[in-house]
Amino acid sequence: MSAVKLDGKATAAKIKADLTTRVAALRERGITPGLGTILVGDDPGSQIYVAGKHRDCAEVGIASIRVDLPATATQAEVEAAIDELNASPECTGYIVQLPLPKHLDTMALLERMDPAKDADGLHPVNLGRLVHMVEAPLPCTPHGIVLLLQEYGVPIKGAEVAVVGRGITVGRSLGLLLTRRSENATVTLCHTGTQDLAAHTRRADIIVAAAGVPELISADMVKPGAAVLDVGVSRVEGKIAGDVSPEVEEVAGFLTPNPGGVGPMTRALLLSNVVEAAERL
Ligand SMILES: Nc1nc2c(c(=O)[nH]1)N[C@@H](CN(C=O)c1ccc(C(=O)N[C@@H](CCC(=O)O)C(=O)O)cc1)CN2
Repeated sequence: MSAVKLDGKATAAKIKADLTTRVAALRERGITPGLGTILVGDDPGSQIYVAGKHRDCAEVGIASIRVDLPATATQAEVEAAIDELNASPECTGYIVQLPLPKHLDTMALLERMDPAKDADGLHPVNLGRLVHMVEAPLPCTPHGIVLLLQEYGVPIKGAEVAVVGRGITVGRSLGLLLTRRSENATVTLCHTGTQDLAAHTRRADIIVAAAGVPELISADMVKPGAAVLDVGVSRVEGKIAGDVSPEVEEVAGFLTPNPGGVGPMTRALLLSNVVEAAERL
């Protein structure tokens, strides 16, 4: 039996269609939402993702402000770019593309952002709001994962979820999101220190693989019928290799393609945060 495809591209298209209508309504009120991106360096993946984000903006009518800095940019130069976007009336929301070059202090830069313009939901104030379970812009990939599961009717309430990877953009934030009262899942957050990963994944109704290790999740690690979301992106010989091995398709009940699964949802939910911030103006 083959798993049902959790089609992120198709679901993102529906979200973007709704956003297009909302952007048109904002423009009628004289408000043009504008997404700013700060990209430091020439990481090939980051270049692709940022270009995709601006293509999506054009598609739904959001204005684009792109700030590209060299890999040698200093902390003060990135801070100056942040200060400019904080002050710019054209920019209603923005992101700092991650990861940043190692010489930069990521936390200090995220903290410098205006939390009201944080389109990624990664500012400590907004993550703190998520911890407190009060309204905040949600981190894009975790939010996209929840909406994708809901779109395909995969039960979240009461589900055992194994999240593999504790990074802030996905694993750690997803754990917070899924354990809110509205989601009510039971989450095991697995990481490189986890003793017996397979014991946790085999118990899970939902597995989210976000470790960045190609084919980490093999078929024997998946409970038959489980939903498996592949967030991992490793570039092997120019092709995307996910964290989930292809034979998982024969065991899982639901599976995201990669590409075409979680990535497009991440981008759609970024636009959604920008529109929501503009609607609050
Ligand atoms: N500031 C942020 N940085 C990063 C985030 C984030 O949410 N905020 N997440 C990841 C990367 N990411 C977003 O920037 C991202 C990853 C993948 C995609 C995507 O559309 N993928 C396509 C394939 C594109 C390709 O590589 O050819 C797909 O899955 O179909 C978009 C955004 C790290 N950084």
